[in-house]
Amino acid sequence: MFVDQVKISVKAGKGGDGMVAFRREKFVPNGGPAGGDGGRGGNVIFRVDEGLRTLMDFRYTRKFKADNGGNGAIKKQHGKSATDTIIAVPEGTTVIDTDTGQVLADLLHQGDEFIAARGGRGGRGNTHFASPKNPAPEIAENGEPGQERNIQLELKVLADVGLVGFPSAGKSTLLSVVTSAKPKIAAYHFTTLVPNLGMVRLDDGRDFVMADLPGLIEGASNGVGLGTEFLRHVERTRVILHVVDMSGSEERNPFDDFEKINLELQEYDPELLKRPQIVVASKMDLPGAEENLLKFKEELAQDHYLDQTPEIFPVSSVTHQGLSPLLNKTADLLDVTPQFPVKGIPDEIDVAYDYEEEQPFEISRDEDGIWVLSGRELERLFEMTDTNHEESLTRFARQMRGMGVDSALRDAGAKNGDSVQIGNFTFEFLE
Ligand SMILES: Nc1nc2c(ncn2[C@@H]2O[C@H](COP(=O)(O)OP(=O)(O)OP(=O)(O)O)[C@@H](O)[C@H]2O)c(=O)[nH]1
Ligand SMILES: [Mg+2]
Repeated sequence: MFVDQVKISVKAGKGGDGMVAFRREKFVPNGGPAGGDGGRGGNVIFRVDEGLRTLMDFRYTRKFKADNGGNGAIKKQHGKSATDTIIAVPEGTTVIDTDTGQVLADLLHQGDEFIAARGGRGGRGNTHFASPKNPAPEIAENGEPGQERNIQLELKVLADVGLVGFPSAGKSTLLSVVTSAKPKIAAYHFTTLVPNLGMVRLDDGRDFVMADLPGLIEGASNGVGLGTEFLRHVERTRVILHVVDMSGSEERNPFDDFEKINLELQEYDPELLKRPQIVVASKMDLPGAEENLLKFKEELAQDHYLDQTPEIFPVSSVTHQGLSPLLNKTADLLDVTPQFPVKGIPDEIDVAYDYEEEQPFEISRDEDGIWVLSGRELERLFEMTDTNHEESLTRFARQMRGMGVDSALRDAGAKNGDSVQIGNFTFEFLE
């Protein structure tokens, strides 16, 4: 289960102003007051639409406004009340006031509504202010302003489809080209630390939620790397897309990658191998891919440990080759695969990582002149590193370089041989 979340702002319409006007009739020199009232400003309302599944639609529209009420007019004409702005949200959406953190509403069922911002009341026209003392008042009220609020919407989502595969197999890239999600993509391993979600929409109207999961590695089922944490996510997806990098030279054997990942899935839960699985042969635009794919097919044909032999879909996220057949087949499988019952709300919930808001790392210098690295992403990478193993440390060093730590340290003034600390681990900076 993932939390899909968006921050938006809502602004209701202002009430229309009341009017100052007087009757003007033939032969009546000083007619009484006749200014109409202003109309009510529009509300901004959230309403559940069961056709929606995620909050993806909010990624690009973040400001919602309702219209202002009409002003009052002469001859006691009242201004028009503005129509409300209705914002459709999926079932299960929680509405939170961003500034106070207060939960304002839980919108659970089709048609449930919540007024997120109330429209301003219209101002009264001068007819309301006439009195025996002042039969011709020159005053009217202005309309009240509409309410404004910063809102956070949260939705717990189950992904229908999970992308699994080795680090750097191209999972996030695939997600980014078939959905509007913007996961972080990079040429170093473990770019993805928490799942990203996207909504795939097919031309025939079918849609499904796809999750890009962090790269699996050997030993994951025993907790190595981010291990069991993301296998837990796979458990909740109905169809597994197994992304296998087909690119590269003779030494690489994509089938090995494929088997290792399946082994990890099996060790974690043998049921996982019974789940519908499709092989996504990725990076088909790169050299070596065609030959590797042929070899892969031969080896797969000889292998029988999977319940069914998975279908292979060769794709390239760069040329978009093969993407439509893959997505259509995935939707077909989902059509015939039952939804898993959600057994209670799991205690741990991952919050989708907002890369735009979060710096991957920060550098500071303590009083002893030691450079201190911090930041959630870097710390999580470090958690996966076994500092007693050179190979693991080398990998971490490579990942840090990929993140730009080296150049950032240099820019900050670090010199060859300076001490750098992350967590309680200290190492030497080498240019
Ligand atoms: N030429 C080519 N490169 C690709 C393709 N798909 C992904 N890549 C590259 O492969 C690298 C890794 O891609 P990601 O999508 O970040 O891989 P990932 O599987 O999400 O990796 P982790 O999150 O680390 O597990 C990036 O440099 C991508 O640009 C493809 O179809 N063709
Ligand atoms: Mg990734």
